[in-house]
Amino acid sequence: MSTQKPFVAQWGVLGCGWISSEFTKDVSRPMSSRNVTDVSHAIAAVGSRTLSKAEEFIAANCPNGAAGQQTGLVDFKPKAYGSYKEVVDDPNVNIVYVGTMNVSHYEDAKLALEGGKHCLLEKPATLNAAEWKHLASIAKSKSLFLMEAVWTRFNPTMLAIQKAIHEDDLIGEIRCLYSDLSMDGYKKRKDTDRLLAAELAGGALLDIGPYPLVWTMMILYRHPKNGMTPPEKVGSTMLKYHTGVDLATGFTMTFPKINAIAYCTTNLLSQVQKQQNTRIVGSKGEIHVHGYTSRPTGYTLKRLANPEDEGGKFLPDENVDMDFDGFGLYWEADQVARCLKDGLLECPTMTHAETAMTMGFFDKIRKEGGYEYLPGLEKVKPESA
Ligand SMILES: NC(=O)C1=CN([C@@H]2O[C@H](COP(=O)(O)OP(=O)(O)OC[C@H]3O[C@@H](n4cnc5c(N)ncnc54)[C@H](OP(=O)(O)O)[C@@H]3O)[C@@H](O)[C@H]2O)C=CC1
Ligand SMILES: O=C1OC[C@@H](O)[C@H](O)[C@H]1O
Repeated sequence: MSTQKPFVAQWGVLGCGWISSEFTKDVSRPMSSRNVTDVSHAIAAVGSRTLSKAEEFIAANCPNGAAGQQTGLVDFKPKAYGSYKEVVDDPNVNIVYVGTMNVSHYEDAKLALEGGKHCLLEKPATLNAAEWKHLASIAKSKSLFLMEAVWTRFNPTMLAIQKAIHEDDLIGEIRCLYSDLSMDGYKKRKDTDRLLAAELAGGALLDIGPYPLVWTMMILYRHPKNGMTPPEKVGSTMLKYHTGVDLATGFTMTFPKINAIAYCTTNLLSQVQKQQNTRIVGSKGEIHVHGYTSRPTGYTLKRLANPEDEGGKFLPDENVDMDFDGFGLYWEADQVARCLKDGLLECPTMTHAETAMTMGFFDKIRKEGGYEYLPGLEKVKPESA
């Protein structure tokens, strides 16, 4: 066992909403809960537009700091601020977590980078590909780390399924991927809610569309035989809400190099479906993912008895349970800490180029569906404008 002290990521959190609280609670869990010894975490500062909200956030989510503070790896306590700028300026902060609304991701990440801090930016990274590319260029010019927080990429079930398909060939040649993440905002939330409001760049595509897309990217785009060749065709259909955002969007992506297709769906019209929203079909069988598409907790492997038969029968199901405690953002946070420890400016499995590509898909899908942002929301003009 290594006797080297773990590297500590010293986080500054921007925005005291729901996901920031899950992130903070997750990095406050003991590192031993997931057998991690090389890195740890500290919450150095928390910022809200209201100071009392930041103080309450710390009291509720990290009164004793995160894992690295609880074990004495660093000796500062989390500090509350009534502005985001003060978080960025705090000398104990070396990386900023942006957990604010879609519409302010670009500006908040820019604030962090221009203040000389590394940055982990919640999904959807930005409103368009051009905004993202600008952030990436700032990060590059200042030798700072920047990553879009698509946490599902780092989930162990995702990685186990990727290995089962890409390395162990458990379902043979990949054929199709069906992936849905939907929820029930419609008629349950007000039009001013962040999911439905045009002013906040709401809608299913930007909010939960990144999850069907991440399965497509991880399983098809990153399939070794596809060799990271972008999808040849991206097609879509969108149902708009009266506020101007999308209530439902379906998109498909073709990968001719491996003769595979992804069918992705997302909407705000469904009751949340907890089971088997993602299904991957191969020539020798299928994998059905357990849990939310965003938060997979295991899978069922269904092998075909005789893959040569048309309409063949499946052998008995093989279930793999990988359920876990907490929300599950800690694997992503650990990976980011490792990147910082190793001096990397991009995460090899969540690169700037891949975020630029996926933001570009969303630009195209919004254009096809007629989802236009309200004037002034986009801080960098879209490339097609
Ligand atoms: N990775 C994941 O699983 C998840 C990611 N997300 C992403 O995180 C982001 C935030 O979502 P969520 O935490 O659910 O949202 P919340 O509404 O709970 O929190 C968002 C925070 O953004 C800040 N904020 C900044 N500007 C505004 C503004 N103009 N209006 C309202 N709030 C503002 C507020 O912080 P303050 O008042 O403290 O300044 C607010 O608390 C979204 O971009 C979403 O896509 C969301 C949920 C899950
Ligand atoms: O990223 C997310 O995942 C969970 C959803 O409830 C939330 O709206 C979304 O932002």
